[in-house]
Amino acid sequence: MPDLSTLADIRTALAQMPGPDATAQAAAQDRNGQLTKPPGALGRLEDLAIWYGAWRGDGRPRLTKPQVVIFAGNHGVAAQGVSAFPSEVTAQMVANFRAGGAAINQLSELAGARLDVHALDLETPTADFTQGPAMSEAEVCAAFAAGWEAVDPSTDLLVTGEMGIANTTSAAAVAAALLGGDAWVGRGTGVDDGGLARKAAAVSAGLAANTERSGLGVLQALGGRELAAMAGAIACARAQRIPVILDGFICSAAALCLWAEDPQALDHCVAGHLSAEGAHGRILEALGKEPLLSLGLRLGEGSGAALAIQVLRGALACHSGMATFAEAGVTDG
Ligand SMILES: O=C(O)c1ccc[n+]([C@@H]2O[C@H](COP(=O)([O-])O)[C@@H](O)[C@H]2O)c1
Ligand SMILES: Cc1cc2nc[nH]c2cc1C
Repeated sequence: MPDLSTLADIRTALAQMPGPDATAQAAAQDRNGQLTKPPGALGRLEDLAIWYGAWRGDGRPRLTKPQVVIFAGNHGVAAQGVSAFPSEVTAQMVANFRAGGAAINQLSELAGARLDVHALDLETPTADFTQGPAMSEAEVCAAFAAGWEAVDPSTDLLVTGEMGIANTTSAAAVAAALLGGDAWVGRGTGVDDGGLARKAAAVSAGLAANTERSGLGVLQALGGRELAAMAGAIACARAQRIPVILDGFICSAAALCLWAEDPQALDHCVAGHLSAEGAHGRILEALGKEPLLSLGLRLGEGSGAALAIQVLRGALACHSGMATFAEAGVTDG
C-alpha cells in the first residue's frame, strides 16, 4: 500500500493510476464483432464486456471472484435532526450484516460475491459539519486507507456499499460543494417535510462553515468515514485494474470526490443503478455515467450494485461463451 498519511500523499497515489489495457480492449472489440448476433444486438451488454475486458487486460474475460465491501460510519450532523432513524441503527445494522440478515447478504450470496463489513469508529461520530470540518486530515486519511486496505487484491470486481445514519445529508453537502446549485437533499430513510427542511438548512450551514472545494478537501470537510473509505477502496481498485460497480447516492458522492481531483479517476467504474434519492441522477449526469438498473431502490449497503453484478455476469457470459460466426457456421451479415 502506498503512503496515504496526508491528502498530499493521496493525491500522489491518485496521480499514478493505470489506464485500461488498449490491446485487450481491441481484442475484446474484435471478438464482439465476430459473435453470432446482429451487430449491436446485445446493446449495453456489449460495451460492458469490452469495458471489463479492457480493465482486466483480457479480450475474453471471466468474472470469478466479486467482492462486496460495506463501510459503516456515524455522523455528527445527525444531531441536526436530519434522519428518520437514530444513529444507533448504524451499529445495529452492522450486527445484522454480520449475522446475515440484511438485504445485501441475500443479494451478495445470489451474485456469488464475498461480503466484507468494516465498521469505522462508530462510537466516535464525525464532527457536525454545520460547525466546521467533519474530520481532521488525519481522520479522513485513516478512513481512506482503511478502504484501500479492504480490497482483496485477488478480486476481479468490486462493489462498494455503505451504512451510516444521516449520510444522505453528508452526500448532499458533498454534491452541493463540488457541483454547485441546490436541491441536493432528498428524503433519505424517509424524513418528513420538517426533516427535509432541516437537511437543506444543514447543507447550507455546512457549505458556509467549510469553504474548501477540492475533491479531497470536501471529502474531509463534509463527508464521513464511510464515504472516505469508499473513495479509498475505489482508488485501490483502480491501482490494481479491478473494475468497480458504484452503488447509490452516497457511494456516488464519495466517488465524485475522486472525480473532482481527476475526471478520469472513475473510468474503471460503472453506475450499478439509479437510486430513488432524487438527486442521484444529477451526480451520475455529472460523472457521465448511465445507470445499469433503475428499480426505485434507496437502501444503500451496496444493494443496487450487487444486483447489477448479475447484469455484468450476463454480459461476460455472452461475450466469452458465445460462438463466433465462423465457429458456428452461421452466415455473417
Ligand atoms: O444508496 C442510496 O441511494 C440511499 C438512499 C437513501 C438512504 N440510504 C441509506 O440510508 C441511510 C442514510 O439515510 P439518512 O436518512 O439517515 O440520511 C444510509 O445507511 C444509507 O445506506 C441509501
Ligand atoms: C433499517 C436500515 C437499513 C439500512 N441499510 C442501509 N441503510 C439503512 C438504514 C436503515 C434505517
